[in-house]
Amino acid sequence: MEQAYVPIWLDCSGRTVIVIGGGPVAERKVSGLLNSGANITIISPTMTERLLQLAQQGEVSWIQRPYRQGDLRGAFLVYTATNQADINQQVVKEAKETGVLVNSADEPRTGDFITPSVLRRGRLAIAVSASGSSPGAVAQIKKQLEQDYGDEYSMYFDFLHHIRQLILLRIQDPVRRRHLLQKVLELDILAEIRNGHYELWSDERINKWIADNQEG
Ligand SMILES: C[C@@]1(CC(=O)O)c2cc3[nH]c(cc4nc(cc5[nH]c(cc(n2)[C@H]1CCC(=O)O)[C@@](C)(CC(=O)O)[C@@H]5CCC(=O)O)C(CC(=O)O)=C4CCC(=O)O)c(CCC(=O)O)c3CC(=O)O
Ligand SMILES: NC(=O)C1=CN([C@@H]2O[C@H](COP(=O)(O)OP(=O)(O)OC[C@H]3O[C@@H](n4cnc5c(N)ncnc54)[C@H](O)[C@@H]3O)[C@@H](O)[C@H]2O)C=CC1
Repeated sequence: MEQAYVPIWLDCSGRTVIVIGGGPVAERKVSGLLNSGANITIISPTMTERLLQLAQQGEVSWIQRPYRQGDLRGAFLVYTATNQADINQQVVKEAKETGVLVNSADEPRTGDFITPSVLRRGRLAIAVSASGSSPGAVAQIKKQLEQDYGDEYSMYFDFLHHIRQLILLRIQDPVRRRHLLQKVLELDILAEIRNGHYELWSDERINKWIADNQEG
């Protein structure tokens, strides 16, 4: 039986995330962490060009040396992606002892979590995983999804977020709330965004829409 992994969306803002190793695999893990608000620290003697750039821009901190026991202190999450199997094992061991969740790039089953392929369109994030069975196929599926879910979804979810906030603020009755939130999804805002006819709804327009759609 394959492992039934539990998908969760982690809030890493203000948390320390440590990445051991600085090769292309570490770079991919770091890419998924950017814009999360996490404090990202990379511990590795070498780094890729892109990681160096990120360090220069202050997006990540770099401790330029090999991993040492004790490095995981204070971490919320850890990724180990060195090309040394024994080092990755040591990192996993320290993480388990410290109680920090760990991802191992070369022996995923020894770690606590694996990294899905993620398609982002603003607030919308679609994560694809095959429980480790084929990372290549997972990347292919994400590529297919990129065709179906274009940049318009970013604006669409900004709209949905905004109108939902106002509905939650104005309408206390759960039945009326549910009715309105359902009605919002019947608006063809996506088509408007696609054909260039969408104009940002003001709070006044949203409030009027709420008033007009309260019944039936
Ligand atoms: C289990 C997992 C653990 C983890 O890393 O968390 C894992 C493990 C391993 N990957 C390996 C190889 C490759 N991985 C990729 C690509 C990605 N790998 C990613 C995730 C995961 N990879 C986790 C499970 C995903 C899931 O199902 O949920 C992605 C989705 C996300 C990311 O890395 O950020 C990212 C695509 C991102 C994107 O494009 O969207 C490619 C393709 C490429 O490089 O283009 C190859 C080469 C082709 C091939 O081998 O298939 C190897 C063998 C290493 C060796 O040969 O030694 C192992 C080790 C093993 O399987 O034991
Ligand atoms: N999970 C995944 O998606 C994939 C995992 N892999 C695995 O990930 C490993 C790393 O892959 P790449 O990034 O391509 O390797 P790489 O060889 O390009 O980079 C390895 C990095 O680890 C650093 N490193 C080496 N010893 C270290 C130590 N003691 N402490 C800290 N950092 C150390 C190196 O300086 C280098 O930056 C591979 O050996 C393979 O086992 C490979 C492909 C995909």
